[in-house]
Amino acid sequence: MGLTILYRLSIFFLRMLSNLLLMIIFFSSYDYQERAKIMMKFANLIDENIEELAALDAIDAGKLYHMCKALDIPSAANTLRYFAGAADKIHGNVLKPSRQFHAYTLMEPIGVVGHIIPWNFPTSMFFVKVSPCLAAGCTMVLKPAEQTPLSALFYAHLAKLAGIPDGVLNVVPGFGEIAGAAVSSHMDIDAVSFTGSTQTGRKIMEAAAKSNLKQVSLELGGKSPLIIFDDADIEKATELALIGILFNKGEVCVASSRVFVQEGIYEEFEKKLVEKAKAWVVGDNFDHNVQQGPQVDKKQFEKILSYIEHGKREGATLLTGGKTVGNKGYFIEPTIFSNIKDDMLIAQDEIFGPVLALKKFKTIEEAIKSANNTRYGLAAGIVTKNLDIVNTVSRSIRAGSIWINCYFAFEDDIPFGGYKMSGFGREYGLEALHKYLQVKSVVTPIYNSPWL
Ligand SMILES: NC(=O)C1=CN([C@@H]2O[C@H](COP(=O)(O)OP(=O)(O)OC[C@H]3O[C@@H](n4cnc5c(N)ncnc54)[C@H](OP(=O)(O)O)[C@@H]3O)[C@@H](O)[C@H]2O)C=CC1
Ligand SMILES: CCCCCC/C=C/C(=O)O
Repeated sequence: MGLTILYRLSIFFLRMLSNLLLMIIFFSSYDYQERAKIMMKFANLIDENIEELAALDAIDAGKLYHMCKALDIPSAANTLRYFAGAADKIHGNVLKPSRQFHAYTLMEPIGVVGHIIPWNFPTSMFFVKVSPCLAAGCTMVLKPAEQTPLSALFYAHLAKLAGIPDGVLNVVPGFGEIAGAAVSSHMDIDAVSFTGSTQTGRKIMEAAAKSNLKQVSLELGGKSPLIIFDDADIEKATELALIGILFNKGEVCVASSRVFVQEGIYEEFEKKLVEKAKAWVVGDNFDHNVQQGPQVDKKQFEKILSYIEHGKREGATLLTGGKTVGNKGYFIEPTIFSNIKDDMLIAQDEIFGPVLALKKFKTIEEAIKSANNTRYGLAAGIVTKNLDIVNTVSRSIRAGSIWINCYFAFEDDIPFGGYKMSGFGREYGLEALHKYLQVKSVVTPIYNSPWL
């Protein structure tokens, strides 16, 4: 049975890919402004369907409906608009003149792209991949996560209404080990862009290496530190720390899952943080007063609970939370552990849930050392008014984003991606566009130059 499905899928992919190769020529030869116009129309169609789209992501992923409506969906439409603006600004360079040659570069679409995305931000992940890829003139196959295929299918429908030619943007739901693996190992896919776990990222890189050496970009896990210094405004710092870990029920690759607080304000900070965590409202994700919905599925729910048990066994102090909420659905209390040691499992592994590891520190050197004591390097936050501390810490932490006196500061024009085992390649900004382009050098000999 499994083999039959695999066989049918591969035939389906083969047929689709030969069409896709033709489509690249078609879509990339579209007038740039025409391509941008279609992308703008696509963005407007998203705005017209915000409520339905927000409901689909809320149902599929347990995300807060009002947050999807206010943030995820409209900001994805804006990501499309940002890259639509870039579509007619793609150009190569004239190279420095030499006596023998005139040369210039062309920026060409990389070809057929495979996008494999996770379930925690079904809409943001869709458009963070698709928008620069469309602007670059590529064709693509996108595989949504098995938990969250609904909004992706709706977006494929809107893409058609917007005028994106058939075959340019293909959404293929399916299991990772079948549909995802088919994308990463396919000989006719030129690049794969992945967001998800480090473990799956490794498999994708292996499949790319074993097939056609397709270009790979990976946005993987994290264990991001938030470092709060003695001069911080404690009220604001506790709010930042709480949002940093509880936003989207902690199912965020950049969640501030390790919080380091300097000893002068530690006691007061801890007290305030625990009070706020206890007041945090967990429940029905369609209720406007609720701040945290259910975890995405049983597997993720059980994974988080098992890390909480680990934390207790490892000797960390459970300050608050640690239990499920109600006896129906996958709800977990905001959970804070203190007395953390850097090598504890709950300080090293990505839990992807509402579980925070809190640690006191004395000196800036100690904070930097602890913050860097991780195999990940996606993001970090610093809270202080001292510019010297900001400059030292932001240059000392090995992570792709450093947020000073803020957190989750995502913008369409700010590149985002990992150091170390958090992956490589950048989303957002013009860096993202360049993932989907390749450089061709064109060289002409100069025979009759007066300068020779
Ligand atoms: N960086 C991030 O934003 C994310 C990190 N994670 C981390 O990963 C953990 C596990 O979550 P999980 O959903 O299993 O994450 P995965 O990395 O397995 O899933 C992400 C995507 O990869 C697909 N996939 C799975 N196996 C393969 C494969 N062999 N080849 C190609 N694609 C594949 C999945 O398909 P499908 O699910 O449809 O089978 C999904 O579309 C989480 O607890 C969290 O720690 C998870 C999601 C996002
Ligand atoms: C509404 C914008 C949110 C962007 C979230 C980026 C998160 C990435 C991840 O968790 O993989």
